[in-house]
Amino acid sequence: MKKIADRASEIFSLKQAPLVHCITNDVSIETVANTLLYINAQPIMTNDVREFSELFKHTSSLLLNLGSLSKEKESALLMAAKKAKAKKKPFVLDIVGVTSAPIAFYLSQQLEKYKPNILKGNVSELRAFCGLKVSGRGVDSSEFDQTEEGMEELVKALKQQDSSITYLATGKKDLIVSKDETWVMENGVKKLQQFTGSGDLLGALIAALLGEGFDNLSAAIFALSYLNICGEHANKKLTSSNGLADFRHETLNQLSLLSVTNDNWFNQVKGRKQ
Ligand SMILES: Nc1ncnc2c1ncn2[C@@H]1O[C@H](COP(=O)(O)OP(=O)(O)OP(=O)(O)O)[C@@H](O)[C@H]1O
Ligand SMILES: Cc1ncsc1CCO
Ligand SMILES: [Mg+2]
Repeated sequence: MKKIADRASEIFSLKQAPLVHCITNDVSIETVANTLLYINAQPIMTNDVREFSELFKHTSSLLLNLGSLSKEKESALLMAAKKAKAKKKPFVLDIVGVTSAPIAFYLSQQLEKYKPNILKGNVSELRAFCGLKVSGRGVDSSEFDQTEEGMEELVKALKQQDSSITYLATGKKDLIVSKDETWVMENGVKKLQQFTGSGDLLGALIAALLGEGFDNLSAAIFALSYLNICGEHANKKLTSSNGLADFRHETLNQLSLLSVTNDNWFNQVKGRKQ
């Protein structure tokens, strides 16, 4: 952890301004694009497959997010994953909605075959993905899926998945399961779950770090911890007159501020390797 901490102060803002091609949901698309700009990455949000060949010449990494799916988006996601694998571009797959949407669920299984670097979702989505019993509905996770036994069951199930992929399940505690290592991370505040798109923008942060050249596990740990510590700092700044919209705004502000005002932010990480 010490070696990682020494490097952490230098990560944000990104040095190489990676170009991140995002195919993402219509709900949080603007927040996702701005998140990338705030950390000195470059977003491009396009679903038009006619542009992909030209675009791929410059793309550093991709975010493929299954939220607000359509037939057209489904084709674009499949094409992008296929091209990413062929051209060896790193990508994040965010399996938004698989808890409740059978078409998204089937698509997530197809896209996994193209070997995303990171396959992420909230705890309920990852449980559904692994075929475990799920209480979550829609795009949000349920606390009933996050009991100690439930989390242990999920770790076991994730270890049975594709060992070339790093899996991230977000919630009160976050699980990161890769071939050799399992991490349980504990930063963040509940309010992060109470604005839409916090998971979507986390996917973009991870994709940006992959585009910058970080390995899968480091990209997942750095991005997750950075966002969650941004949330913690935002929460501390609120008074009783501030609502959730203020919290969201301040969390987004912190994305460009935290690494400047707290070059030791990584010392605030709470997490352990299992
Ligand atoms: N109860 C909680 N306590 C602390 N941190 C949390 C909590 N719930 C979520 N988080 C953090 O918020 C971020 C988003 O996780 P969440 O599970 O809410 O994603 P999501 O459901 O995919 O979000 P969305 O679909 O709205 O984009 C993660 O960094 C996670 O660690
Ligand atoms: C609310 C919602 N519906 C589809 S995508 C999305 C944003 C959370 O990922
Ligand atoms: Mg999500």
